[in-house]
Amino acid sequence: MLHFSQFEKSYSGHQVLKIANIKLPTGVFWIKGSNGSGKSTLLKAIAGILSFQGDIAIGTTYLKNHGVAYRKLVNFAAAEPLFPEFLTGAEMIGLFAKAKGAGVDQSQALLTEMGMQAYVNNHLSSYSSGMLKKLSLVLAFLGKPRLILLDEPLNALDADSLEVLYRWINEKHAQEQISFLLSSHQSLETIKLPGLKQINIGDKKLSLNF
Ligand SMILES: Nc1ncnc2c1ncn2[C@@H]1O[C@H](COP(=O)(O)OP(=O)(O)OP(=O)(O)O)[C@@H](O)[C@H]1O
Repeated sequence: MLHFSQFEKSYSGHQVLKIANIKLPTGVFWIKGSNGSGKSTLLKAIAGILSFQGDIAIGTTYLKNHGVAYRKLVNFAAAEPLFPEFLTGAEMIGLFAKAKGAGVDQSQALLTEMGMQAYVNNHLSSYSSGMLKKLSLVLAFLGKPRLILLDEPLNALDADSLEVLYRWINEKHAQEQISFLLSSHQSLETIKLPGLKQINIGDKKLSLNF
């Protein structure tokens, strides 16, 4: 599903990650690693929002050669999402839905299930960190991606929203074979994510524990 080919990422000449050649199968993966090990860097590179050396492919679609097609296959939710404060939640969802080819029905279902109806038309300047997190998760599920990247998805989420998130991941994976990479410091509830596979980041490398 995801292929790293001679992948290397450095900041100002300081190498953070080096992945020579790894192919990940379809699945739900938990990326574990200590602070500063490179989890966010890895997810941002896969999302196509960070430069790097080498290449990454989803299936046979390579990021460097087919950037537009590749980015349609991958959705990303940042650990601490930042959005333009003058827009409303509904406007953000509308923008992303258009870019990702999502219908009104899908947008409406996602924001309803995430319990955002009461404030979706308010400006983002008024959103709490949990409300912003919920919006970022709704955006990450829009369209028909093959891969969804969620950086610290549990941060700031209340218990009810967490249940919704676990259900969405399980349903999307089972029904549409969408793969997930989740980075989390907190323990993911493996009982609620059956089949969760672990990937460790350390020493600039990935080790697959499955
Ligand atoms: N923009 C940047 N400029 C320079 N160095 C950076 C930058 N972003 C990250 N780094 C460095 O890259 C390394 C990996 O950082 P990254 O944020 O990917 O780690 P992380 O595993 O997500 O950390 P955490 O668990 O603390 O969120 C760290 O050493 C960090 O200092």
